[in-house]
Amino acid sequence: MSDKLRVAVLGAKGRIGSEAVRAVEAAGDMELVAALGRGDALSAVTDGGAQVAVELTTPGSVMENLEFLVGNGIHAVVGTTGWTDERLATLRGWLDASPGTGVLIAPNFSIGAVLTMAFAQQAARYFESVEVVELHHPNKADAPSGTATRTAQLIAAARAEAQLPAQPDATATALDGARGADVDGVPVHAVRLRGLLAHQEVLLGGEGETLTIRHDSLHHSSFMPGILLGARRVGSAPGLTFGLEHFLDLN
Ligand SMILES: NC(=O)c1ccc[n+]([C@@H]2O[C@H](COP(=O)([O-])OP(=O)(O)OC[C@H]3O[C@@H](n4cnc5c(N)ncnc54)[C@H](O)[C@@H]3O)[C@@H](O)[C@H]2O)c1
Ligand SMILES: O=C(O)C1=N[C@H](C(=O)O)CCC1
Repeated sequence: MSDKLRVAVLGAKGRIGSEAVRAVEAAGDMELVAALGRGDALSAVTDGGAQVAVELTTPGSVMENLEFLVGNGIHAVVGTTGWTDERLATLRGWLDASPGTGVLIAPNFSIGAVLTMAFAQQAARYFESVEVVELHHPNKADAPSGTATRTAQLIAAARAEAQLPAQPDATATALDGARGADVDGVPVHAVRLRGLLAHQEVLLGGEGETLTIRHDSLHHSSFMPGILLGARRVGSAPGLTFGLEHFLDLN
């Protein structure tokens, strides 16, 4: 058997999964041992001797896949969205029963998006107002995006730590949805537009000034370095890691 890292891709025919298949095949230190589409038996992952699985399916499939992977001691790098506190608690339970197994969940694998989240978290304490606008291709199934949800949660935590009051907003009447989704007190607006891939703006406002932090993923290739980094590192990080920033030296 070669000393290359044996990698499986789940969701291999999807938009990001097909790009991940190509990236793993092109990586000199990795061997693609399984590429699963919907309906394919998970046993292909164990039969292929995968050490790491890259999970890029749908919120409806990800839990079943992770139960199998973690139960078989296969590390997982997860980009699929739809994470709730309840789902994370279930996953932690599986990991507790499978010591040594690592799972990385990354709301976004692109370095620019990871930095956007870090910058937004850093800036949040200095501004009275903050809203998040995420813009994606119209084939996206979930809204708001996992990245925007995570960004808003990080902003809310920073505001709470700085003991900022609730945001100013005199809106007295509004059409449903006009003020976006409320994620921990941060309005999040989702745009779906043909021609786009994955984009996000964090708008911050204070007395007499605004700050806009914007990131654009223009191609699925933007996610590949993060996925490959995650695959290389996840085996040395037992338990659950949430966010690619934990595998980067952002200081
Ligand atoms: N974290 C990131 O950086 C990042 C980037 C892009 C997309 N995503 C997320 O990845 C997920 C997939 O996005 P997409 O645009 O590729 O969607 P997509 O619909 O193009 O691809 C999903 C694929 O998974 C397949 N699938 C469903 N259940 C499966 C199963 N049990 N086993 C194997 N394959 C299965 C589907 O048939 C489909 O081909 C979404 O949740 C999306 O938000 C994350
Ligand atoms: O295209 C998608 O779908 C994306 N999903 C992730 C999210 O929901 O944040 C990451 C960006 C692309």
